[in-house]
Amino acid sequence: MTSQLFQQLISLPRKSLALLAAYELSGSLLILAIAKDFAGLLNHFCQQDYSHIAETAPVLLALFLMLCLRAWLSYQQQLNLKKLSALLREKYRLLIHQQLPNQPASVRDYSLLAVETVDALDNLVTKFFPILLALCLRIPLLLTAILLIDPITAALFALTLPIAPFLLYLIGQATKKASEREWHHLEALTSGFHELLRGMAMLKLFGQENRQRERLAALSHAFATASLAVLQLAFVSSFALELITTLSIAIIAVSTGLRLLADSLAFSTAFFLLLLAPKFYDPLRQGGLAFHTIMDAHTAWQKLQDFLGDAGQDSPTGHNQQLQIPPAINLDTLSYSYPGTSTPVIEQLTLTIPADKITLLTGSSGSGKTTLLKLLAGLCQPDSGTITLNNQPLATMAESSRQKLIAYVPQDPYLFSASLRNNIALFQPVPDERIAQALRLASLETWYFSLPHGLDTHLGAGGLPLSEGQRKRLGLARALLQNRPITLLDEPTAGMDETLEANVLRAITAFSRHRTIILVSHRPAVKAIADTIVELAPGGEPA
Ligand SMILES: Nc1ncnc2c1ncn2[C@@H]1O[C@H](COP(=O)(O)OP(=O)(O)OP(=O)(O)O)[C@@H](O)[C@H]1O
Repeated sequence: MTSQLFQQLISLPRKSLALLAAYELSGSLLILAIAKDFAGLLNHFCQQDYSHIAETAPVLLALFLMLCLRAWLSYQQQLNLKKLSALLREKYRLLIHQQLPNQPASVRDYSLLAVETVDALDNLVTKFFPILLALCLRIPLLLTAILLIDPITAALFALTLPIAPFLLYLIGQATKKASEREWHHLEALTSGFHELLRGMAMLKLFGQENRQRERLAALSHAFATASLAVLQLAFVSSFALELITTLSIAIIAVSTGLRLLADSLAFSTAFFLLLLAPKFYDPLRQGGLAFHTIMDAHTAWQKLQDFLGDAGQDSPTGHNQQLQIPPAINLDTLSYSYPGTSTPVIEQLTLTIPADKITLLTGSSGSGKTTLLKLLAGLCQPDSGTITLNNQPLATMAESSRQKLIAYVPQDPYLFSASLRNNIALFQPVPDERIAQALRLASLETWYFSLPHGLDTHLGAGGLPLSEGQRKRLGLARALLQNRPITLLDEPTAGMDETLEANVLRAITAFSRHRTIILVSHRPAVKAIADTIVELAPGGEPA
């Protein structure tokens, strides 16, 4: 486990951590008290001293109460661990959420990370943490008590103790790779299943669904094989740990037995030591049992660290007070490649987009127009070069300032499973008249009037389906309502007939007054409204 992971665990709320440590310490003291009480009781019976049997009643009662208290402490500890686990997972989900616009990962990658990977962290808190506490608190406490009672047995405990962690370390080296392989196959399986679901209608149409089924079966088999390899290692690790701890307990038992026979150890002391032995090795045994789940959780944690990268760093907090509105946009030797690819989509692009004008980005398919819009919207970060609004670098601008400045409408605007009102206003409280006006400007008025539930009409999953052109105009209505000084529109009129396109372009032209508008399109009608035309060549350079 890396020191970073320990730091993460220690950074959990101090009060809960202190409570957990207190539960563990009290539990360990109770183990000592119960063992002492029980050894004394048995000593009493073994010496066949039945004359004062009534005297044992309070001892039995104390034993019963201590057992109850230990059960309660253990319950409280579990409860606290569950709360801490929920907190840690919530924190990671929040970090993933914050990273959403900055990482060009697919929805599928995000869902796997946000669900399975984050949930795997549960084992770090609920399984690894109590073992860690027991190793740090219980074992030293029991060892000190044993040392005070019988130094020879304490030496035996101390000598046998390092064997198990060393063994775990060796097994851990093998388990780490197997666990990583398992995660890799799980990712491939999730991705294959996602693809199958998305393309099922198309595959059925061409009668190819069986081929995909075979592919999925192969992925599933690979995942099962990888899981089996992890389970085999898990079996080996728990078997090895059981063996080591059982042998260690046997050594302690034989040693105390022999010394008991030689009369060099009192019966009650020997019995007390024997009662403590399984409790002493218990954290190691638990470590062996939970080893593969902990390694699995560790791999998940590393995956999250890789994904989040420097998400923990402070985000830019600059502001745009001196910014002239609407600003001109300057791109200086801008380069960008998608992660995992070597060819830059945008390479050394230097360009000025004038303020208060409509600029059209055009160029062959794949020349990087959409990518450039995403860079301007701050959805991707350039590999090198700068984007400045007047003279203020976009990269140093606080996210809230950037949000107030820029609106972006992608080629296929996303529909939320929500009312038409919330889909346009993006869940902000906006008067219905303004929403209706945005719908009118985006040429959706006739459609909107035909809806029996008006702005309350449910859209998105399970709601009213929209055509591609309607979705585009809905995206435009959103941008008109958001009313930002810089508005980026990707193919706003694709697939529309001439009349509809003319209406939409009229609305965009009216909206462009005192705004910097950047459009991506191949359509001649869009070219006609543009003040500046920039043609991108493959590699993102102006042609
Ligand atoms: N998420 C991604 N990961 C890797 N490569 C990508 C990704 N998105 C786009 N690309 C690649 O980047 C290049 C530019 O894509 P982009 O969508 O920016 O082009 P475009 O000019 O907008 O194309 P079109 O006119 O067809 O929409 C393409 O070669 C594409 O394959």
